[in-house]
Amino acid sequence: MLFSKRVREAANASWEASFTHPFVTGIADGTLPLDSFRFYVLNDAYYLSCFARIQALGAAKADDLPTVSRMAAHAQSTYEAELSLHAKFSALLGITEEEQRTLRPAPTAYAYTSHLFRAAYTGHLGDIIAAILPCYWLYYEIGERLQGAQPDEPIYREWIAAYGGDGFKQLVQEQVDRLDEIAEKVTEADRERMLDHFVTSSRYEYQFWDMAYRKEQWPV
Ligand SMILES: Cc1ncc(CN)c(N)n1
Repeated sequence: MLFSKRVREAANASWEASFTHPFVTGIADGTLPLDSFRFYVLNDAYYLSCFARIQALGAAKADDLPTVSRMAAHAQSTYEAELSLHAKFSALLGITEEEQRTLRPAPTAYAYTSHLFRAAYTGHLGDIIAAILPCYWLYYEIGERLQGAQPDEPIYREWIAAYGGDGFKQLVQEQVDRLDEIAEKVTEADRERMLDHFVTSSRYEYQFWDMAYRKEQWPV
């Protein structure tokens, strides 16, 4: 069985829970309160600024120059495509640069990015790809599922269009293939650790919707 299939199956419960989370279904039918989406955009801009750094760490840890170049291109694309989308949403939602700059990330945003940094700093490129892949792949599957949804809120329509498109699909497939290639070459202990990173990131993806939906705060 391809390693990508194995990890996808291991994380299936979290993925199914994401598909039906009210944050996701609320984007599709337009019932998601805008203040939850605003909370998401603020914390996701923080998340993506960490994510681009982790992709760049993947470039630094790659064994060959073509992979260095591709991982760096992925970091660039996070900046150009996703963070610029958030810049547009921020303007529409009245999020100021000052508010973004002084944000203290919510507990889940902080924990998820810390998990990614840990995998990246302690592991090899395979650890990094395994940890970041749910971020690509889950959003693509959600984008696909939500194609055809016509929420009244234009921001939600734009969000759906961004993740269901062909450009994003190619990036996802490239990283799935990279994961499978690396998994063939490493030890079973490496594969177990990589599977664990994938499952943990999938759990955090679910929690990230929930964090935004409930506008999660630090308890003290
Ligand atoms: C938390 C999270 N996960 C994934 C994505 C899609 N790259 C995102 N923007 N934010």
